[in-house]
Amino acid sequence: MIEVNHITKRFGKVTAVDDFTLDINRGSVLGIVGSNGGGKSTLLRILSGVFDADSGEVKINGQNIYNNPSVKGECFFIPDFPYFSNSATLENTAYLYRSLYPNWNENAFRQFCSVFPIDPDAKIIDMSKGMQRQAALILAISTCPRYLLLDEIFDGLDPVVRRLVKKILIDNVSANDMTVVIASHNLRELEELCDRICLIHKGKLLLEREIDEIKLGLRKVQVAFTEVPDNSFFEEINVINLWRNGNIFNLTIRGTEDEFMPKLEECKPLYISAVPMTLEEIFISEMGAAGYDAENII
Ligand SMILES: Nc1ncnc2c1ncn2[C@@H]1O[C@H](COP(=O)(O)OP(=O)(O)OP(=O)(O)O)[C@@H](O)[C@H]1O
Repeated sequence: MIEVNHITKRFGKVTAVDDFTLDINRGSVLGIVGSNGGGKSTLLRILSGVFDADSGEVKINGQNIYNNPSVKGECFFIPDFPYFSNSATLENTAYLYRSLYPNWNENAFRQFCSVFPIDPDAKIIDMSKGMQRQAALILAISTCPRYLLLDEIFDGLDPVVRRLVKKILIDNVSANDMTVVIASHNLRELEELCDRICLIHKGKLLLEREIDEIKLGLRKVQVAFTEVPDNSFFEEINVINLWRNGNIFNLTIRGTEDEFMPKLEECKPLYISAVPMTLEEIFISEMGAAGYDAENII
């Protein structure tokens, strides 16, 4: 388990992470989303022990991560721009990692080299951005980390490789109880992968929810009334966002269809349709309900 307790990190006048508290359960996949400069990369660097927080602490399995080689050995962090030396190839880096990482899995490494479309003997720095990310991920997962921290891992990956990466991550979470934390702007990828999502803005944790809880909790409803009900009706059926065009209402409703549909039907609408919301729409609604202009945050 990763316990993040009231961490704050400043760079000069900028507070990159501001009194951030969060627990990340073992064997779970947490997505971190937020605005540019929101503090995602800084948070990941603190979680992986690259940076020390100015205040607060990060504990992994009950031990402080910073300056703690035994705990750091259980984590693998892939930054948004993975670093490789001029001569590094997958093969010669694997040779190094075999002696550095006690849980190195040679079979997994060979298998990844055969399924990812990159040459294990080619210099990694000569590869494209997406190929460098693939190389970083092959090496990371072959070390069998208990905690895998990924910054914008999907950036630059083509759709086929994205699907492959998601499958490998999911397989490792279920087979090896690996914990994954991913910072990304790509809500669609996170939606398929994560158990929980947290939203960070100006260094603060604004929202943290289970994906299933988020998705089950909200519905997007379009309804055309013959006679428009008064405002108290919308409060009664738990509308958190309302956009009106004449007699047609687009509503975001908190609750299940069993709860709100009978009440809407009582108004004898001309037309009614309830559709599931994408994660992006849900976040925008939740943020709006919390008083933030989410269009500028996500
Ligand atoms: N090494 C550093 N030195 C000075 N300021 C920094 C440093 N790293 C981050 N910052 C500042 O901290 C804030 C948070 O940056 P961070 O990279 O964590 O955001 P982010 O959410 O990952 O952004 P993005 O989505 O654009 O990648 C920004 O204002 C950034 O300029």
